[in-house]
Amino acid sequence: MLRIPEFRRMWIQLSLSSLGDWMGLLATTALVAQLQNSFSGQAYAIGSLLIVRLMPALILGPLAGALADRLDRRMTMVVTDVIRFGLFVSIPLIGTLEWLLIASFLVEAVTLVWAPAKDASVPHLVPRERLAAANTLSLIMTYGTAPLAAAIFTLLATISRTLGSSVSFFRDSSVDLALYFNAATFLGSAIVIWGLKNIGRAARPDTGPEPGFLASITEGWRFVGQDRLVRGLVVGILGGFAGAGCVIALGRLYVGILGGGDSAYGILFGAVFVGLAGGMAAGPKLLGDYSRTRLFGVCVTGAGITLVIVAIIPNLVIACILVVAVGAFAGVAWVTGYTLLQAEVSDELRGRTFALVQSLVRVDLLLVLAVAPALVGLIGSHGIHLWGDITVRADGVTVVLLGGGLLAVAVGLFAYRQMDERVGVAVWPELWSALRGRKPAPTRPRHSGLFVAVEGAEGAGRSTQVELLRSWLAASGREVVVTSGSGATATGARLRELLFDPSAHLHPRTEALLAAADRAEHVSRVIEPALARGAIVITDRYVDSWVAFQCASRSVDAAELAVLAQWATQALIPDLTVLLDLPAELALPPETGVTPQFLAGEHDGARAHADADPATATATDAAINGIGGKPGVEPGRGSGDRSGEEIGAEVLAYRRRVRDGFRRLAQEEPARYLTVDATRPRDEIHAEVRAIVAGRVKRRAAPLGA
Ligand SMILES: Nc1ncnc2c1ncn2[C@@H]1O[C@H](COP(=O)(O)OP(=O)(O)O)[C@@H](O)[C@H]1O
Ligand SMILES: Cc1cn([C@H]2C[C@H](O)[C@@H](COP(=O)(O)OP(=O)(O)O)O2)c(=O)[nH]c1=O
Repeated sequence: MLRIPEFRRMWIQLSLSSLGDWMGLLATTALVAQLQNSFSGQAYAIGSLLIVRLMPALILGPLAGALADRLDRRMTMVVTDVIRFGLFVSIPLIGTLEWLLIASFLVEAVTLVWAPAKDASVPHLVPRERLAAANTLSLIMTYGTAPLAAAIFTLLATISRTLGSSVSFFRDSSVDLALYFNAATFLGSAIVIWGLKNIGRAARPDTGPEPGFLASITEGWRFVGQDRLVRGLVVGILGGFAGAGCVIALGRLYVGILGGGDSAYGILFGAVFVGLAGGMAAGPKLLGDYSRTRLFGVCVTGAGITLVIVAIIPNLVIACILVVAVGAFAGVAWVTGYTLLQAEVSDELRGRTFALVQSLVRVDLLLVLAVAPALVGLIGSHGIHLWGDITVRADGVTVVLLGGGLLAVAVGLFAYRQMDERVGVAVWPELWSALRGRKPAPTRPRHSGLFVAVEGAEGAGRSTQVELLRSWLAASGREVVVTSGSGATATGARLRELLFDPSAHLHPRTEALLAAADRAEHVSRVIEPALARGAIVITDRYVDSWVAFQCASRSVDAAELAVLAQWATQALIPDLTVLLDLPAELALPPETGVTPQFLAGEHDGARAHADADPATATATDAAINGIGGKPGVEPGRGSGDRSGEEIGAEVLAYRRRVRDGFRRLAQEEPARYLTVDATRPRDEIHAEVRAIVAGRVKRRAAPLGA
């Protein structure tokens, strides 16, 4: 990561700035205390300092983001760094409490403009797929420099105390030295950023004149409100911070209830940070390429669940262990969320989005820090007697922690649902295989189209339903693309010819690869471009048919085929798959229009469209041979002098396997499938399909600006 020179420079600069920031925080706090004599005066002044530092975010946050999106980012960072340098130098020079507060306010306000400019520029310096690693490094340096700053500050204090008695310059100057050091880091930062020529102004697409300043702020807000992914992220981040805020606000009280003292509190806090750092550093690596959008929701939920357990279990040791997990979940969620925001928010909106998130986070934290202890006080401490000696703790701390945990769970689930782009891919198996180092399916770019597949046996009524659905959707004015799961492209058609050529005697693996090639063409040339345009794509058969048919006839492993299919289609999964489920006895090759004789009488008229001539054994044979050229249909081929009945039985068994194959696929992902009884009247089936498709069309957020 650090081999990218531009990023390395930025990273060094960020580390220095963080170090400076922490020292500045320590120094200003110490200075405030020095400037006041009475204890309550000190407490009051420190309180004012914190408020002063939080205020700009509340008032100026959105403004700052819009500003950062309009100005040249490099110049913004350079100028704000120089201003902060000046402000920090002025604090010890002027040396009054009033100026300290004013300067702190100004520093914070300037930082507000600087931070979104910085966050928005990182994606310019680092390739997209390495953003997560970049963020992990940055965040580790941001928080990892805190103990270093504390150590340096202590060292400075010691030096000035020992030297202060002899050399007057050093008297009372640990704070000043820290402030000068801080000022110097900003100057250094300005110089480093000056050298980063690659980051410029936010890219704005050529869509006429720029909106006014206010309009650009509302544009940012609207974006966060409308975009499913960003909305999920923001809600998740706020929930996560609310949970963390609960822990910070109540940690000491919680430890007290469990009979621990200050050192236990220290350990508890340390545990959170160990988890946090571990999660940030190891989480993204450990989970390889697991879907980031999912990871975020899963981790916020996980943190919530663990927090709930911490609230309920009255044991300090277990709590300390669990709190490591809370921290780790939070750490992974934080890196992931941050990276997603950088990667998924378009360049022109990024500054505003980050600024908005930062302001919201601060408001959120402030509220929680104020409300949580108050709530605890209100609730007080009770024990609820259940029966006998069993008492349940119902003190304020437990209740509020429990509430915080539950909130995080709810918010995590919400975020997960909002952001999930992999509807239909089961959560746990994917997570599990990611943990074992398997490469998961790639996350696909988002599109505003809708992808519907219709599957089912021969003659199940797929074409009929596809056509009904097409004409209904077309009436709504949306672009509808109807396509077919095999042989839909020029190359695909040639492949299909080969696949359906009985004289080719394809090996099952060859067959699978040719089928995969056909699907790859289909997805990349037909389906993907249509979805990218926002069209509704309906395909008559998709991967399921391939898997169901090939697995029914040859000894290919369904799981292996699924991996191949996922690779070939780049994991493009339909938003909805309609499975027209027809009993094997009724599945017919419509082109031959044959009712196999051995079935006659058994299923008479259960389905009206068995409109064929009364069949004979030879016709059955012909029918089978009709499909015999199709991939996978072994039974009947080369059957020599076997009787029609034998062949029929084989065909039936084969079709049962096909049907079972379809049904198994549907059972694995019930959320994505609509399985309908294909013997029902076609209009009834259509109505059911239509209702679901209508819901999906509505749920899919309209593209921004549409
Ligand atoms: N729900 C239904 N009930 C009875 N007959 C149907 C139904 N749906 C379609 N059919 C008829 O069954 C035959 C095969 O339907 P088709 O849509 O071509 O199937 P597929 O595309 O699955 O091969 C056609 O003659 C069609 O009119
Ligand atoms: C798509 C596909 C079809 N088939 C079989 C299923 C059908 O019996 C036959 C023809 O399928 P298809 O051409 O899709 O049309 P229909 O079901 O409308 O006749 O080929 C396979 O064996 N493997 C496949 O991958």
